[in-house]
Amino acid sequence: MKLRSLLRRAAPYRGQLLAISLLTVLSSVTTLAIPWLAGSVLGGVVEGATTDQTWAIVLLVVALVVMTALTIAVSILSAAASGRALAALRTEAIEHVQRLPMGYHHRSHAGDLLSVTTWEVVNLSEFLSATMAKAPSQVLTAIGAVILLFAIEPRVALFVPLVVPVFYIALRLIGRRLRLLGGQARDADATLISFAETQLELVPATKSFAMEEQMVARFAQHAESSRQLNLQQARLSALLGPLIALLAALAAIAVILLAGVAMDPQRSPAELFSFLLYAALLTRPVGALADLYGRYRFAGGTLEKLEAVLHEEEEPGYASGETAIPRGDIVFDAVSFAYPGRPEVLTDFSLTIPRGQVIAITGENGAGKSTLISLLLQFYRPDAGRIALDGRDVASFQVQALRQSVGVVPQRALLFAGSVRENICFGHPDAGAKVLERALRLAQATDFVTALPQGLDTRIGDHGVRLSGGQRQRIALARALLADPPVLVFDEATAMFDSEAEQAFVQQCRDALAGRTVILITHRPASLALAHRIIRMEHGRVVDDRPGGQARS
Ligand SMILES: Nc1ncnc2c1ncn2[C@@H]1O[C@H](COP(=O)(O)OP(=O)(O)OP(=O)(O)O)[C@@H](O)[C@H]1O
Repeated sequence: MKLRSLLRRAAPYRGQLLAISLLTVLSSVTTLAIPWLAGSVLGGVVEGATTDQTWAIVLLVVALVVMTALTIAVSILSAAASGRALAALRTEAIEHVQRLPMGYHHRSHAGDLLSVTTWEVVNLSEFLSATMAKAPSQVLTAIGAVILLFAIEPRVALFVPLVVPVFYIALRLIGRRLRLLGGQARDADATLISFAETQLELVPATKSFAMEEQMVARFAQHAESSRQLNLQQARLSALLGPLIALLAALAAIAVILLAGVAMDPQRSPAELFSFLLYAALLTRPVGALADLYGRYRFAGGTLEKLEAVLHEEEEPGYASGETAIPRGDIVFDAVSFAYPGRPEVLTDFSLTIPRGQVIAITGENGAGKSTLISLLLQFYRPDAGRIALDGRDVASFQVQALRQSVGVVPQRALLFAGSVRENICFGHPDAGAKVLERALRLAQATDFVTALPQGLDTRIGDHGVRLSGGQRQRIALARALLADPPVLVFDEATAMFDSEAEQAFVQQCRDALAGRTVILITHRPASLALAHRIIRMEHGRVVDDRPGGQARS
C-alpha cells in the first residue's frame, strides 16, 4: 500500500490529527508514569512503608484515570477523523467513476465497484482509526519503556533488542499469507455481492423460467467459497495478535528471570518492581502493533483497488470546451468506428442532417444505428472521420454542454425508484409546473399520470416496475422533452406504444418538434410519417435516402 497516498489524503485533517497526536503523547507519558508509580508503591509496601505512600497512591490513581480518559478521547477523535477521510474518499471514487468513459463502464462490473466503495472500505476505516488511535501511542510507549528499562538496569535491558528479529520474522511470515488470503476473500465477497445484485434484478425472469433452485444453488456456491476463505483469513488474523503477544510475554518472563539473576543487588525493591512492570508493559504495544500490521496488510488491498479506479483516466472534455448551445446542424463525415476488440460497426459513414430536419434512421438489428448516437454524444470517439455540430467537431464541446443539447429517449427507459415528478425532472430538478405540464402533454402522459393514486407524486418502484412498458416510455419522453433541447433523438422510443397512441403522439409532436433537429431511430410507420427524410442503414453505411411522410405532407 502506498503510505504516501494515505498521508496525502489525511492532509485536510491536519488540525484533528495534531489534536490526536498531542493527546497521544500525553497518553503515552501517563502510561509510562504508571509502572514507575506502581513500582514505588509496591516497593514501599515490601520495605514496610517507612515513607509516606499517600502521594504516590493518589498520583497512581490520577494517572490511571487520566490514561483511561485520554484513551477514550483518542479513540473517538480517530474514529471521527478516519470516518470523514473515508466518506471523502468514497465520494471522490464515485465522482471519478461518473466521469470515466462509457467504454470503462461497459467493460467493468458495477458490483465490484459497489463492493469496494461500500463494505470493503470498512477495512480501510478500521485500519485508519486503529492506526491513529493506537499506533503512535504504542510506539511511544514501547520506546519509553525500553529507555526506562535501560535507565534502571542497562545490563539486563540489553537483552530486549535481541528478541526483535523473532517478532519480525513471525510478522513477515503470517503477514504475507494474510495478505494473499485477504485478497482472495475480498474477491469472493465482491463476486457474491455482484451475483446477489444480478439475482435480484433477475427475479421476474427467474420466476417465469422456474429457475429458483438453480439460482439459489449458484448463490450457495459463491457463499460457500466466500465463507471458507473468510474463515481461513479470520483464523490467521486471530492468530497474529495473540501469538506475537505471547512471544512478547515469554520474552518478558525471560527478562524478569534474567533480572532476578543479573540485577545489581544494590537496587531498591521499588526499582526492581518498576523494571519488571516496564518489561511487562512492553508486551502490550508489541501485540497491538502486530494486530495493526495485520490490518495494514488487509487495508492495503482495498486501497490498491480504490487507487486503481482513481487512476483510470477520465473522459476528456469535462474541464474545457465550447459551452454555447448549438442550433442543430449535424454532419457525420466519413466516420469509421469499431468497439474495442470487435469488428467495424460503421465504415466510412457520411450523413448530413440540416437544422430543423426530422430524419428517420431505419435498418436491421445491429446495423449501427444506436452507435451513431453514442458517437454523436461522445460516449465513444470515432476511429476515423469527424462528427460536427454547427460546423464544430463534437470533440471540441464541453461534454456536459454537448449532452445537454441532445435530448435522448432511449430504447429502455432508465427510471429509478422515485416519484413520477422526480423521474421526469431528473435533468432539471427546478423545472416549473408549466414546463412539466407541457412535457407531460407532449409525451401523451397527462391522463395516465393524473389517474395514478398520488398523481405526479406516485412512486414508481425500482426501474419503474409499477408502470407499464408504454407508461415508462412516456415518462422517459417527458424527461427528454422537458429539457427542450435543440436536438432530439428517439431511439425506438415509440416501440412500446400501441398504434393509436403512436398516432396521437406523432400528431402532438408535429408542432413540438418543429424547428428542432430530430433523429428518429424507428421502424414504426406512424413515426416514419413524421420524418422529412428516411435513411436506411446496412452494415454501417447508408444504403437508401428518400423523403419521408412529412416531406410529402
Ligand atoms: N458497448 C458495446 N461493446 C461492444 N459491441 C457493441 C457495444 N454496443 C453495441 N455493440 C455492437 O455493435 C453493433 C451495432 O450495435 P447498435 O446498437 O449500434 O445497433 P442498432 O442498429 O442500434 O441495433 P438495434 O436495431 O438492434 O437496436 C452490434 O453488432 C453490437 O453487437
